[in-house]
Amino acid sequence: MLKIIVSGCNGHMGRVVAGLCAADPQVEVVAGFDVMGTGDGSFPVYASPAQFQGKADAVIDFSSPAALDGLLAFARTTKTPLVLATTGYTPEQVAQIGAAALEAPIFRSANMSLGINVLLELVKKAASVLGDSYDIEIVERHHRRKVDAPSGTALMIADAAAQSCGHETEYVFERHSVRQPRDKKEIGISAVRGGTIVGEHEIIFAGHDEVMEIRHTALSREIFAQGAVEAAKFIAGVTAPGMYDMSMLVK
Ligand SMILES: NC(=O)c1ccc[n+]([C@@H]2O[C@H](COP(=O)([O-])OP(=O)(O)OC[C@H]3O[C@@H](n4cnc5c(N)ncnc54)[C@H](O)[C@@H]3O)[C@@H](O)[C@H]2O)c1
Ligand SMILES: O=C(O)C1=N[C@H](C(=O)O)CCC1
Repeated sequence: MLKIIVSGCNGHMGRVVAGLCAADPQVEVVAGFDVMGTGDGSFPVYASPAQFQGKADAVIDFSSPAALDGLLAFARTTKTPLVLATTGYTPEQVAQIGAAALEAPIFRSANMSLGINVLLELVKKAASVLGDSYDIEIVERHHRRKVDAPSGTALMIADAAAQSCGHETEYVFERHSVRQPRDKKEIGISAVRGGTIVGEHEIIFAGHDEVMEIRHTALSREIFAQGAVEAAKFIAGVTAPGMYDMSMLVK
């Protein structure tokens, strides 16, 4: 039985992850980390990782960038593998994650769904063929509670397009203050927030007299939670420190 800690256990994603684990005979949630609330009593909840004295095979984190320091310290001292699904990290935090991965296994993805990780490969292919003459724009839509913008997934998609389009790129997040035609090197990224939208990502390749779109729609949070549990099963079996991601699970 795999012993899992759910970080952000009282949030929207944390509760879905805990529910999936409860229904999975291979997995047991031994603790939760959360700064708010105590949970439903099915496992103990700690306000910070430093308070947890037990052992676990992996931590699944859907919380906030504010939780990162405590999680990285926990991974470094206990060598417990982390699955980081939280988005909105600063570039400095991303560097800290890389440094911690020299001492413990860390799995990180801004989107744990199977579909988005297949979509990334489609975007790379499309950008390599069309990227020279077609304009690339990304539109993402999420629920009104989401605090980071653009989504981590939109940035991941932009990175995939940038690495494959064969020319220098510049990400453009707003056009309001710009009064000039679009430059070839731009990748536009637009964020929409409203209601209870779970998550939508649309990549537009706009060329002369032709538009191609690739779209992914998340219809529930279970697709992310399921991917995170699969990632935890994978990383729990890894002893070597390093960075791991969904490309290792999507073959
Ligand atoms: N990678 C993916 O596939 C994926 C999918 C969905 C959401 N997310 C990301 O997961 C994160 C959480 O999303 P959500 O919708 O569940 O948010 P949420 O606000 O519903 O839940 C976050 C939880 O984390 C807790 N928390 C906040 N700061 C904390 C800290 N310092 N230490 C411990 N717990 C803390 C909150 O109390 C809350 O219970 C966001 O960054 C979101 O973008 C990633
Ligand atoms: O609900 C969220 O918040 C989501 N965040 C991730 C992101 O920022 O890309 C993945 C989709 C859902």
